Amino acid sequence: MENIKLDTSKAVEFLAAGTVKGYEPKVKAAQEALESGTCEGSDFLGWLHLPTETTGDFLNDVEACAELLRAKCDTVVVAGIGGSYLGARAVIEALGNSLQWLVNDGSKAPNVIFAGNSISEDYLSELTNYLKDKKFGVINISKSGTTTETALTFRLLKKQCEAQRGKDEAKDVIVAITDSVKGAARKTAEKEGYKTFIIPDNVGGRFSVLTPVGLLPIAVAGFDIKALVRGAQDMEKATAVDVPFKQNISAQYAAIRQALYTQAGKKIEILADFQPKLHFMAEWWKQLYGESEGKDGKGIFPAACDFTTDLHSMGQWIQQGERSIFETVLSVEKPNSKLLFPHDDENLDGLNFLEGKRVDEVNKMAELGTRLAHVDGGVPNIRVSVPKLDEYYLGQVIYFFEKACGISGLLEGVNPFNQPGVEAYKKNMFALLGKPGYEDETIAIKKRLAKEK
Ligand SMILES: O=P(O)(O)OC[C@H]1O[C@](O)(CO)[C@@H](O)[C@@H]1O
Repeated sequence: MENIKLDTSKAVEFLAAGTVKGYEPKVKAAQEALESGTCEGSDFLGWLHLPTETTGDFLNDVEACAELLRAKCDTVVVAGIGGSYLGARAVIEALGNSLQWLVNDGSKAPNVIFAGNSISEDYLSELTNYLKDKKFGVINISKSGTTTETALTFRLLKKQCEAQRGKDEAKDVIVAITDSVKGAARKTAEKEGYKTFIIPDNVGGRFSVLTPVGLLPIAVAGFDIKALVRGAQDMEKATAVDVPFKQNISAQYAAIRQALYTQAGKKIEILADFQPKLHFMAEWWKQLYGESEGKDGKGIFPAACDFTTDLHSMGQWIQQGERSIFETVLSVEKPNSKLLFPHDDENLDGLNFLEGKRVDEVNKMAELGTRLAHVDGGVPNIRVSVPKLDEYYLGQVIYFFEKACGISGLLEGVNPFNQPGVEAYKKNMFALLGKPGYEDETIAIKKRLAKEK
């Protein structure tokens, strides 16, 4: 099997000769610190060897649970937010039929719906209404068990599932994925007798897609989690500490993005895809890099665009706006389907010259044309090329980005594995809502708002 590839040739030209090579010793030190657990955030390094530590028995257990949900449900709602949902959604959307909602082919696969990732009354009302005549199950994913968005959604869905299917049947179609001991989600699961899976203590949310957090929903949607893990295992080996810098794509990617940030003033990285199916892969990537690197007043801002769609909205800015950006293109070499550009007798749009060409060939020329135009416009371009969209290569992509993220965060000089800043909005929200235990904060925030009036 070949591996995904990294092409940095159109980015190094924006840096002085030898700059990336100059990162080699720092990258090596970062990799060794990850391996030996001597870096900051070393309590959260469980993801590092997770692929090769994952056993066949464990995957069989996840698959058995998925089979049960597939047999008993026409719809499965995955409740989770941030790292507790983005990885699963990224893989399911990348591999699934884009119009799955509308497909009614009697296939066994239940529709997988994502919820618990907002506090929208309209969304939750629409969801609960939609589920009224569905035989639905729930995968409740929350490491802490107290995340407001997810807990609220789970309360609603648990009640509705029990009301529609009866408590006994509901307990067979509700699964909890949470931490091993603490937290409300585990207590509820134990009390109600739900099947549970553990999110290891040493794996943070944004690094958890290869734990049951991602694996169970992906298996429920009908995809091959063993191939996904195999891809990640191969990438774990391909990016190991003893793989030379020049051949180690995670090390190279980490080095070049830090070089562009610190030495070429490129403060924003746009992850661009040319496949709408990869939209959520980019969302997953945004959390991975944003939460890992955006702290201590530093960090590349991770943005994402779906091309060519966004070339017709953001293309102008990228081509001629402030020159503070670089682009990483996630490019898929071969499509899974075949469709030709059709002939039209009248040819009013003047596009008959494309007749008979694969649609993907046109897309590839759009990609190449965009690359050249953006480089000419002063936007360094990195290309990650993926042979095709399947479980195996997505497993590679996931681990490649995770490993590079760990290295890159350490190069930046931050703890890549915490996210203290996320608490600020929660603290204000709880103070405003008068949560018990937040009495002092409630008084302070009310005084502040009164002054601001
Ligand atoms: O799984 P939990 O505890 O509900 O947390 C969900 C998400 O919230 C965060 O803790 C903070 O936003 C993320 O890191 C995590 O992925």
